Amino acid sequence: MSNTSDNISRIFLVGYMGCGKTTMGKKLASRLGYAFIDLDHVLEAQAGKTITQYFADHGEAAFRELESSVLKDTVYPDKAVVSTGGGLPCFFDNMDWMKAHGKVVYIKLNAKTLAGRLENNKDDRPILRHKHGDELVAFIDEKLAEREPFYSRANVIADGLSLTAERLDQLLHP
Ligand SMILES: Nc1ncnc2c1ncn2[C@@H]1O[C@H](COP(=O)(O)OP(=O)(O)O)[C@@H](O)[C@H]1O
Ligand SMILES: O=C(O)C1=C[C@@H](OP(=O)(O)O)[C@@H](O)[C@H](O)C1
Ligand SMILES: [Mg+2]
Repeated sequence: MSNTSDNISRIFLVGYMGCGKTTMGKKLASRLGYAFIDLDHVLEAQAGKTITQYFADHGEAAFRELESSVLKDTVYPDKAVVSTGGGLPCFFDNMDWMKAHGKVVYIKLNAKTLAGRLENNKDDRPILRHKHGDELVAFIDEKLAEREPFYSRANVIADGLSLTAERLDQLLHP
């Protein structure tokens, strides 16, 4: 597999939980006629258990090791949209690896909007499991600040509010 991002149409979507990586990834892949890969789903299939169960059985450190292996060991079609887990860019050399193997798009949203989407949508998001209301907003706000230095290294930064596959396509192919 070539290791330059110039001649490979491989798009990695990054951003905090709830920003729309999985949802928008499917729509963008359909619009572009690309394959769609969700690395969380690949990880769960490989582990034979949900992310929540994996956290409970092995802890977050082991999850991050497996997450990085899944990123680097997955065989990607040249034309693929890849949705990542929200923490993936923030560990090891994962962001460098993605930028060397494709284009990275950061779907950016504020904590309040993310919390609104996640309040009743915490399956497979064990990190958020016991957070609700204002506490959830505050937690996301704090984590976003920690992760912003990683996310903002993306090749493209997309405003996640009213984002469409068409807009993403325009940003990727100006
Ligand atoms: N553009 C959007 N507008 C409103 N809700 C959205 C949008 N994109 C995703 N969602 C909702 O937000 C939640 C998280 O979306 P998801 O694609 O799983 O995000 P991620 O993979 O980034 O965690 C889902 O309930 C989804 O339906
Ligand atoms: O932000 C994170 O640390 C995580 C995000 C999740 O993926 P989504 O961003 O698709 O929810 C999943 O990888 C895991 O629960 C950890
Ligand atoms: Mg997802």
